[in-house]
Amino acid sequence: MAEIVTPKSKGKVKVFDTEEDLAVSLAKYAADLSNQISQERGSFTVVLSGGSLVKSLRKLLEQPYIDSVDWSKWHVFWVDERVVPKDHPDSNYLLAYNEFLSKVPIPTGNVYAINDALSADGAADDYETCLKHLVKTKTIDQSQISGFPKFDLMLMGMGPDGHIASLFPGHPLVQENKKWVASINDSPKPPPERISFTLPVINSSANIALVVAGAGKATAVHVALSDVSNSEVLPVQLVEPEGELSWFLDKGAASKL
Ligand SMILES: O=C1O[C@H](COP(=O)(O)O)[C@@H](O)[C@H](O)[C@H]1O
Repeated sequence: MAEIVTPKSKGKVKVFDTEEDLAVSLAKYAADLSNQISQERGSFTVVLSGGSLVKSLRKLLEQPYIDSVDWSKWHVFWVDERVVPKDHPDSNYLLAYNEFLSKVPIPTGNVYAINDALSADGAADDYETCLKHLVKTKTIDQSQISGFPKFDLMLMGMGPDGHIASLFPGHPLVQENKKWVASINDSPKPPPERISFTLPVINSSANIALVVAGAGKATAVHVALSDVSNSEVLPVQLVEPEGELSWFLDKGAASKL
């Protein structure tokens, strides 16, 4: 593993020889935060993306973590979700359930999937209402700086175009700065109807891990982590959390650094 030195705002960058090594380190990182924060706060709020990130969590399902992590403290959310039924192959919930959630003893009441009976607008409003309730009851922390919810850990992937969550390059949703959760009906990546946490919510996080593997994402990684000026700012370049940003890259993703 190599660490790349970047300006502080760009976060800590770890580069692994293989995605397997990346997954091992990611599990330790998440388990350490879980132990520390669960003890401090009595709960641990974790936000997942969809896509390739979910597979990279597989080492948490093995020893020592499967037994050492206090899964009862986990509260799980989605940084974005496709507006499809929960049993649809495009559902980020279904992916996480099949690959991860069905294999760990997180109480079902602590898993906050979107209401799949609603339209995209309705589902975004409903999810935001749910978050507001959980901030009120102090399950989710609140940023003293921004007033937005402050999640303990966001585990996020990035698309080859530099999108994060369902915030796509050049899309007006990237500019949304009032809503906590917003809908999108014209996602350039299918399916078109989705909901997404907004950038201020993402950036209020205590910890963000950006998990990126594969040479197909090397250009966006290069743009995000170097000082090249590009005409269009990629959503991933706007990730600057209140807390810590950590990049987990494999060699392919880091090949243009
Ligand atoms: O559509 C989405 O894509 C991104 C990136 O996915 P990946 O498979 O290229 O890692 C994902 O982070 C997001 O949650 C998802 O809805």
